[in-house]
Amino acid sequence: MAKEIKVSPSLLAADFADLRGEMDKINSSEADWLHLDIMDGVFVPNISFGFPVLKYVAELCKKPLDVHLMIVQPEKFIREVRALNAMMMNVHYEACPHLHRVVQQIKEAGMKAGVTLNPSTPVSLLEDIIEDVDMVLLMSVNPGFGGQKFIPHTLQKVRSLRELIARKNAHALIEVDGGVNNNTAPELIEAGVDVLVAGSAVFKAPDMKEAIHQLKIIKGK
Ligand SMILES: O=C(CO)[C@H](O)[C@H](O)COP(=O)(O)O
Repeated sequence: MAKEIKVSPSLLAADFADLRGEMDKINSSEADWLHLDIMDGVFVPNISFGFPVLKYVAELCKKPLDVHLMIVQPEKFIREVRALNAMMMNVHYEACPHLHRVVQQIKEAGMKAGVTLNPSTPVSLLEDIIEDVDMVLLMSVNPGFGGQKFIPHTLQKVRSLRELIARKNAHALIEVDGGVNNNTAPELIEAGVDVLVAGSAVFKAPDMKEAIHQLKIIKGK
């Protein structure tokens, strides 16, 4: 039987003037999680939303929260992310010189720990941390903005990561974020992805619930 692919719509592409309406649609959809991108204007050249807005979203959203911090020193905000009742906290490999410590701190706070790689960061750098993480988030665009074009080299990274996880007998999920849509998803699924993050393809679609349904039923190529 084909494995079930999780879909985590990215709030970055939502209509911020109608967050209640957007969350109503997400809650009644087949979305598995909600992906929240926090940006600081330092680690990435953009600023998204902060904790006061996310507190409101967390109150409205009934799906598990998949939080992605595109910020320097993400360990400073573990408590704030936990206060959102987040399920997963993703930090960037490139932002954490003491990554093992940060992963442990996230778990001790009661959340699952995800490590994110920018497009130019090789999967091989996860050799000594893969057994400790619950998820690896591969960025398939340079982080900071929604609506960008999928970087095809991500497919090779998904395959390499799948091999690393198998070789180490690890349990980490593989999530991909950036330019994910009905055209790019089949090859990602074939390569071994577990979780698809989609912003524009979901929130800008004429029928959001149908767009999520379509991503859920895509099969590998
Ligand atoms: O992390 C992100 C940007 O840094 C977004 O989640 C990602 O780009 C999704 O947007 P889209 O599906 O529109 O490409």
